[in-house]
Amino acid sequence: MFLYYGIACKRKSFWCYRLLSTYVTKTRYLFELKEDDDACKKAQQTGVFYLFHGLAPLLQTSEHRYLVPRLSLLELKRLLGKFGQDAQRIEDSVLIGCSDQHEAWFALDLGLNISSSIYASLPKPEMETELKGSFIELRKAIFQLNSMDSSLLFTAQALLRWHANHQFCSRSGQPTKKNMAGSKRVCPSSKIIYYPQMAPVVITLVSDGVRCLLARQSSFPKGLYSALAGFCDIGESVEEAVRREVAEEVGLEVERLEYSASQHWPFPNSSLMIACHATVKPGQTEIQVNLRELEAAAWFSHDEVATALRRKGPYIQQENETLPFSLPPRLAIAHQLIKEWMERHACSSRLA
Ligand SMILES: NC(=O)c1ccc[n+]([C@@H]2O[C@H](COP(=O)([O-])OP(=O)(O)OC[C@H]3O[C@@H](n4cnc5c(N)ncnc54)[C@H](O)[C@@H]3O)[C@@H](O)[C@H]2O)c1
Ligand SMILES: [Mg+2]
Repeated sequence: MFLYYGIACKRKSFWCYRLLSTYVTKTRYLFELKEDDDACKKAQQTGVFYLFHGLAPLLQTSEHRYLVPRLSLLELKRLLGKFGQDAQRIEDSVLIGCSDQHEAWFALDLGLNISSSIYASLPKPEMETELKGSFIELRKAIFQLNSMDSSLLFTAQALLRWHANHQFCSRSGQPTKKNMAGSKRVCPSSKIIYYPQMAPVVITLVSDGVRCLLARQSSFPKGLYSALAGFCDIGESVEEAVRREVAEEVGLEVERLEYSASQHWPFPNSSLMIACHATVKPGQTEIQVNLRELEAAAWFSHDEVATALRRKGPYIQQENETLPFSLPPRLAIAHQLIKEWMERHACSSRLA
């Protein structure tokens, strides 16, 4: 779908209107809202608001799934009024996206106790009754959300958390001020501009050509194995981080490296997960687990992984049965990496 965007561009000696896609007009609109406080405030008039309480999103249950309710500006003003709060509080909301029709989406946390804020946290049980929903921890809700909702809520939570934790300037110690969209904070005293941060993390599925290497940390749910992950060190390239993390965690050297995809991951803080496939040097497959980082690591065959992928839901251990391993949920990029490896393996087996 294409729309005419209201900007003329100069081409050769005459002005012409360029045909811009819905996607381009949408990104330009969001850019404008981030840059222009008045435009953003105007967008709130026709926008919708996702509510949070202490970083937990408001959800409603519908047949084993969660629905994510949204409030109009009028509904939000009414709610605040009911709890004796000023509509000014709406300015604490952050912009998290917009529809193709330019309906702006905002997120607002009414349950944060922030020392620099003049607003008190609103009572959770009373709000839940009023809103006919519950504020549920995102980690617990992810399996019952569709991928679009979870991605939007991940962004909202990450941005709200960043604002809650960056209320003061680290140079002057003065309170910082958020712009209307919440895309930055500025210190009026030092003039430093703070932008939301995320930490780059490499996640690598190591293969020896036939098997893939999976590992677990003691904090993982029982039986769960995942690809190797690690935060990038300052000054490192993605390639260097992958090589170091694999060496550090399992004592192996990788040689072939291939980028697969990336994902924003909000737990425990915002990370940019950069997913890669890598192959170990031929004949060098002996794992030496770094027990300070991992509980266990092992090579898994195509058949073992296929069985784990077929298993639906959390595995419940039967009496006298050894606990089989399970894989990360579909939503996690680790799951996608493993599936991709399986598909490639199946493809190369067919060709052989
Ligand atoms: N989405 C997915 O599929 C998926 C899968 C696996 C791991 N992860 C995420 O990847 C992240 C990193 O994995 P890991 O725990 O194995 O990393 P890791 O192997 O680097 O070990 C974590 C340790 O690194 C140090 N560290 C360095 N920089 C850090 C930073 N910016 N923030 C926090 N700690 C830092 C800390 O000492 C921490 O204990 C985790 O947060 C995890 O949630 C996501
Ligand atoms: Mg790690």
